[in-house]
Amino acid sequence: MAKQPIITVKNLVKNYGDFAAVKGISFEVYDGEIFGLLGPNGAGKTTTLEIIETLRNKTSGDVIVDGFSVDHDAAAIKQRIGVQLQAAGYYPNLNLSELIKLFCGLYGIDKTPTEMLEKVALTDKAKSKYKELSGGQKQRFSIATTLINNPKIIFLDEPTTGLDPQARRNLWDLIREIRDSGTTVVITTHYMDEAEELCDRVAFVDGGHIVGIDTPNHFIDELVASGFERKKQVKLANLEDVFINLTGKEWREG
Ligand SMILES: Nc1ncnc2c1ncn2[C@@H]1O[C@H](COP(=O)(O)OP(=O)(O)OP(=O)(O)O)[C@@H](O)[C@H]1O
Repeated sequence: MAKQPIITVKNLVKNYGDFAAVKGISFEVYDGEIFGLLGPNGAGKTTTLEIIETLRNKTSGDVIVDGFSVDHDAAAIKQRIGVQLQAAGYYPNLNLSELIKLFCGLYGIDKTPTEMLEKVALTDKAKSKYKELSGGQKQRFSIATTLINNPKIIFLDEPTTGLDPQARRNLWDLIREIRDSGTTVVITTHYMDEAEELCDRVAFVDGGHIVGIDTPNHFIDELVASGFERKKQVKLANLEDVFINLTGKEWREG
């Protein structure tokens, strides 16, 4: 079956004064995939995401999200997407349950905190404040908040930065479950193992340009077919495998 684009970006340009941060990029994100935007610091990933999310104005180009243009239909796009907030977005005196109720009220959506916290294995933390959570729990909570309005697409900007290996792998499982339940996921990450494991397709952004877009497997196969070889024999396990083997795979609550 042909892949249906849910996001189409054409010739997108973003200048900050004299500085060109995004230099005419074009790509599509398909409905139901996990799509990764990869690239070095300052490549233009966050700028691109924020334009798609209607949080930032573009200089030129076209961006269509689920059939709606960022130029004319920003409100319709906002209703259809979920964006992960950074910590500063959460009122410090409210507990998780109260925060979810607040978000439901803002969206005008009738959901229970338990229903949302269950999705991210945080029901036992319903009465805790956000600042009392571990790093992995914070990320899971912020992902739960992106799902409140039943979005067709969620955007996760470096969701696993700073997490331990268990928390990172558990978050990958959660992100896959979200994809499998029909939500398209757009993610940025600096971890190439994460992109390889998690993303259905990735785009490499460098200096405001897209320099490659494909499935991780196809990228790797092409590189190998071109004659590339790693210098050292790859070991059958790595230190992360040792870490997981010694400390287990379960959610950590510490
Ligand atoms: N508000 C702004 N005003 C001026 N320049 C900006 C602004 N926001 C971003 N930039 C510049 O635009 C370029 C792209 O930034 P952007 O945050 O999109 O990169 P990124 O790929 O997300 O990087 P990172 O991986 O570090 O998050 C950078 O050189 C940055 O300094």
